[in-house]
Amino acid sequence: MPRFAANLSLLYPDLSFPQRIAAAAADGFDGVECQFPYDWPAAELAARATESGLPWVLINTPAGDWQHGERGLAALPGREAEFRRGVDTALAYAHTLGCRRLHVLAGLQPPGVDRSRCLATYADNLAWAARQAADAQATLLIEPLNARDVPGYLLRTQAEAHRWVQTLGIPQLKVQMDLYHCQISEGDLTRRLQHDLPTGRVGHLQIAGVPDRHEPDDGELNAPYLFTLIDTLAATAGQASPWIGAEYLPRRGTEPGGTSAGLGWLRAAREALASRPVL
Ligand SMILES: O=C(O)C(=O)[C@H](O)CO
Ligand SMILES: [Mg+2]
Repeated sequence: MPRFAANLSLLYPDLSFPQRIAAAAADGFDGVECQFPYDWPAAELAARATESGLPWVLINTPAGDWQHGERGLAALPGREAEFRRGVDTALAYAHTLGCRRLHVLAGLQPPGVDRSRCLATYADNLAWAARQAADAQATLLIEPLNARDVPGYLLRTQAEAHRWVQTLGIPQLKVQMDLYHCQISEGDLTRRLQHDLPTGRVGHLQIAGVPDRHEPDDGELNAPYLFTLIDTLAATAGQASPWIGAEYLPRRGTEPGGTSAGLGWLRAAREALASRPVL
């Protein structure tokens, strides 16, 4: 059965970041993930998760100057030293948190720089970072992002991401398949999941409603159907229960209790999964 992780960078915006861990536990999530934990001491975040009984499932490596629009460094020529320092920082956090998945963002193609130069940098940096992750018994993930939200991002489709994983051939490098981005960029989610999940190259999944990136309970995605499909595909392939990160902007925003009030989709998912036929 899939396990659900609360993405604490987006959920529970009415609470301080460390308080969000206990809120996720109280709401029945199985784990926590986030985009950037670096404003808080790793030891505190680890202690809060232990108190709440939830594992840390995923963090991103530092992604450059986020406030000024940067979206990762892995494919940016000339930023290699900063990228590698960021991976070291992320690995230190991951070690303290007991977290085994690191998402590394590629970045936006800089004006005046050839795409081919960016991709050569990406190849070198990914290979280096995946080896560091392997030494730390962690998995490095790459995630295609949609062009509406992140114009100019250097990794766009699932097929491209899978080609990187195959080309670099490092078992600790995998794809982070965010169904929200995939639906916007490519659609055809059933066929993509049927094609990609059995390969074993998908190391993490995420979801949000489409088109507005709110709770996955209306709009274009049929979440209970997708969860059951993922569950069936993973079980048929003999894979461990996949993690699915809930990475969305709660519809009720910062209204106190707004995230918890929007979790009907999680209860519905558990019911749909519990009632599906055992394979
Ligand atoms: O935007 C997403 O979907 C992500 O997962 C990244 O971590 C942040 O851009
Ligand atoms: Mg995502």
